[in-house]
Amino acid sequence: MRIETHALSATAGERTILTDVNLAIEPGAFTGLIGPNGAGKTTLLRLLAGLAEPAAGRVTFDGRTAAQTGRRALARAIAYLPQSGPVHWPLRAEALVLLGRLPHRGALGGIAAADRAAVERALATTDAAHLRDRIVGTLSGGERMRVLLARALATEAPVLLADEPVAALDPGHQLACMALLRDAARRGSGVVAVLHDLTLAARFCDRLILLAGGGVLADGPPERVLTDAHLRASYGIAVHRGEAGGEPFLLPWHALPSPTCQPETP
Ligand SMILES: Nc1ncnc2c1ncn2[C@@H]1O[C@H](COP(=O)(O)OP(=O)(O)OP(=O)(O)O)[C@@H](O)[C@H]1O
Repeated sequence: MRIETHALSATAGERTILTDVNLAIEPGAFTGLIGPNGAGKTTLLRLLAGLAEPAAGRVTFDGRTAAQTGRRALARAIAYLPQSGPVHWPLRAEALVLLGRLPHRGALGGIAAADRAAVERALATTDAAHLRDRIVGTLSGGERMRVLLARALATEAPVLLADEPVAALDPGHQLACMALLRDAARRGSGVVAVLHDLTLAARFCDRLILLAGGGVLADGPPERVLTDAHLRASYGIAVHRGEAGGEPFLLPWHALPSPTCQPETP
């Protein structure tokens, strides 16, 4: 499925969050959505998922609006992984992952073998099979995120929109998660992930969209987006750069002084 935004604007209360955003999310690419806190990444992701209405402009799904597409068809086409937060449902992890199959089941439909198989695949892929009998509310932050990712993967939707999927994960699981999102894109899915780790974004993503100042500051391959000028203008940082095995890395090194954040004088 191709998701497009057309002159999209978003507001929260009286505030304008995003203005005139024109993007296309294509199948077969892993896109990182980056930008400073409050730039509007979650806001944009929810709009791309058809979970919120724009203040102005349109979002289309293979050329049709969310209403024309229908809620059920959208739920089958787009898996949405929300930003991690507490989960209060007294559910076992396996039952939570099974909820990812709901869009495939009729109102009175039972659990088919295909549903069980999708749940098993998702639990194995996210290294969460051993957590299946745990009550979700008792899981650690990283374990919970892997179970929630498994729920999104169990949907087997052609589009996966993930809000900070690696934020709570340890380094090993971060790398595994980024690799599985990239593999999903290689198999034809359209994958968008909100990310704060710029090295993971540079290494694994095909494309980065940098939100700052109420819109898209840069959009393209990582090397064209993660320039010193863009990082200074968006995050107010200077970075150290390097290369390992032919792949780039960058470390946020200095917060640059700004009129509201001056370094202390001795
Ligand atoms: N319901 C709301 N009422 C008021 N302001 C809101 C509301 N929802 C979001 N905002 C504001 O909109 C802006 C964008 O929020 P959003 O969650 O999209 O940012 P983000 O880029 O995902 O940030 P972060 O990196 O911190 O997760 C923020 O300044 C936030 O405070």
